[in-house]
Amino acid sequence: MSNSDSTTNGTAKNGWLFNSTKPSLDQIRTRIDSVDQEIHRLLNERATLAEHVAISKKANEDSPLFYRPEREAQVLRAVMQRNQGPLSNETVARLFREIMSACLALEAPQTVAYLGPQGTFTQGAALKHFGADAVTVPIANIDEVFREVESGNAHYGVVPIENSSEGVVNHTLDSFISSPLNVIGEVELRIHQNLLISDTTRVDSITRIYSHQQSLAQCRKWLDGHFPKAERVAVSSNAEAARKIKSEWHSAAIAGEVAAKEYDLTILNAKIEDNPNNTTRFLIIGREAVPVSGDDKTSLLIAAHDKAGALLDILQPFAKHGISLTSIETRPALPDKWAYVFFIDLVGHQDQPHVRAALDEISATVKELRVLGSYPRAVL
Ligand SMILES: O=C(O)C(=O)C[C@]1(C(=O)O)C=C[C@@H](O)C=C1
Repeated sequence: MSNSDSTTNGTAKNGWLFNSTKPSLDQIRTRIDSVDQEIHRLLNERATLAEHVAISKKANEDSPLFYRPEREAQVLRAVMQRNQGPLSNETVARLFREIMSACLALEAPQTVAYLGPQGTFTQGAALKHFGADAVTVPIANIDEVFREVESGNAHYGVVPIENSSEGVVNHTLDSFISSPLNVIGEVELRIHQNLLISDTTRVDSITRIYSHQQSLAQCRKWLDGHFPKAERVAVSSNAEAARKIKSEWHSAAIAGEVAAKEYDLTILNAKIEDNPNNTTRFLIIGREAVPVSGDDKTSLLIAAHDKAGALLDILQPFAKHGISLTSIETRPALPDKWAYVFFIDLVGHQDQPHVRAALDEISATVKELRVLGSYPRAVL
């Protein structure tokens, strides 16, 4: 279907679909049934092809890698590029995301450890990135997520790295200093906060509101306006807040939609965050390196010498080779009292010649340069 076949408000002009300009509901449904049959047949054809991919990987690779982030990014980008509507690019990409998730699960189910408990935004990020057929496992803290992947208990891990209003998650940066794992992907999640109640909550008697301290901060103005007298109680996670209100009739919780579903709660007020662009970026960690996808980012960890102009020596080669940086963070390199490491994200892949040239030049001037990973830029 071309763009001219649908009007801007999404209503299909039906001339090309039906002989009569006013088809009956039954006629339309009959067409839907036959389209569904075709989609169904094609889905299983695709799934069978994925099974063949698995057979081929097992025959040709010593330790076959079933999840291929670069290929998934290419498939999703192609879906969005060729999309003609009326479905939006995001909607078609989301549907194909789930199709690939189901196909990958047929090849080999993938275990994904995430910063739990169940119902956190990190679980939402894991599902957004891997789709509903990944086996997601909640893990109590960020270090443990790293350990689960290092030990091979989980294939991949998902950890938060930065929030647009709260800044970088230092704990995650620090975990990379002592871990051999690679960054193999990134995912961005719009963070919407909601006021949740349980079956037993008496809405007129809410005197206490639980949430993680960051979420309470993100909804401060809304709470001042709507619940100025309620006590705000910070707990270890939004999911913990959701769990707590199941047994307290005078309490509500602030948490995301995943927590509402997970704990069977009702959203009393949706999207109550003060900043509507509130976004959190998460990293996917794994044991393997990812080949070039065509639109990639690279994360670096650099320990500089303690001398004047050290940062300039790092930045100049990037400028010289036309490489854009998307983030620079500094962390103390414990146990050295005044030594620092830089975490740098750039646009490009370490296997591209201009990126490789810049990295080689920088390596010659610093104490240590470690490529944490090159990975496809977030598609969805
Ligand atoms: O192309 C592959 O390597 C596949 O395994 C197939 C497929 C897909 O369904 O398209 C499934 C899982 C991979 O992560 C990437 C793509």
